[in-house]
Amino acid sequence: MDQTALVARAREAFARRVEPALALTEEAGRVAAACHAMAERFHDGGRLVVFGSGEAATDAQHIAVEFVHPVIVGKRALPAFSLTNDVATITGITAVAGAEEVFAHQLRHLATPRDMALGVSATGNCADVLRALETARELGLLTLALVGGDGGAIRAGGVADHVLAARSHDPRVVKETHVTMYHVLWELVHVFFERPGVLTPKVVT
Ligand SMILES: O=C(CO)[C@@H](O)[C@H](O)[C@H](O)[C@H](O)COP(=O)(O)O
Repeated sequence: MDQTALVARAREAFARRVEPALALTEEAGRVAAACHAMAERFHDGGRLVVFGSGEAATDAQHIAVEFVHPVIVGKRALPAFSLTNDVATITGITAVAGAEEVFAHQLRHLATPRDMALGVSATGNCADVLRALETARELGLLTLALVGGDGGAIRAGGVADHVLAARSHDPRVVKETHVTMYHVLWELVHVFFERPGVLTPKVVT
């Protein structure tokens, strides 16, 4: 492939990402509603529990660090952790209870009803994420999902209070769009805390 064709290919690859990025503005209302619900849970001492498999496991860790150790200096740290960090726990659960239980089991033993459960699945069909959201709902957590395409079984099953979808079926484009979504989620949650008199996190002792 000559240089010209390569450049054309690169242009086409970038252009394929424009529409999903623009479509994000249509998710603004859902994102704002999710942020208000999250801010209320943080206000009441809730923590953000994040999970996903494969590449989405890295998104779960990225989201957790954004909240608990903000990249923007001076922004308040908010309690968040990922269920994808502890290999001993993950392999132990998987070996005995099966992969589908890997996040649900941790939620049952690490989360409280005040918390929020955020599952990341590019296809919307990741079985361990779906199972975890079902469990989180049973436990009374606020449930949120970052998905792609038509939202798969996660959207169809109605297991999440807030479903934020990237408008693409290409998992790479979905994941790129998710990064933008969760950075905006973080930004708007902080808006609720920075406006005087709106919400100030209660420190639960
Ligand atoms: O992460 C990768 C490849 O790096 C995927 O193969 C990933 O493991 C699988 O898609 C998992 O089933 C995750 O599901 P989803 O997030 O794609 O819905």
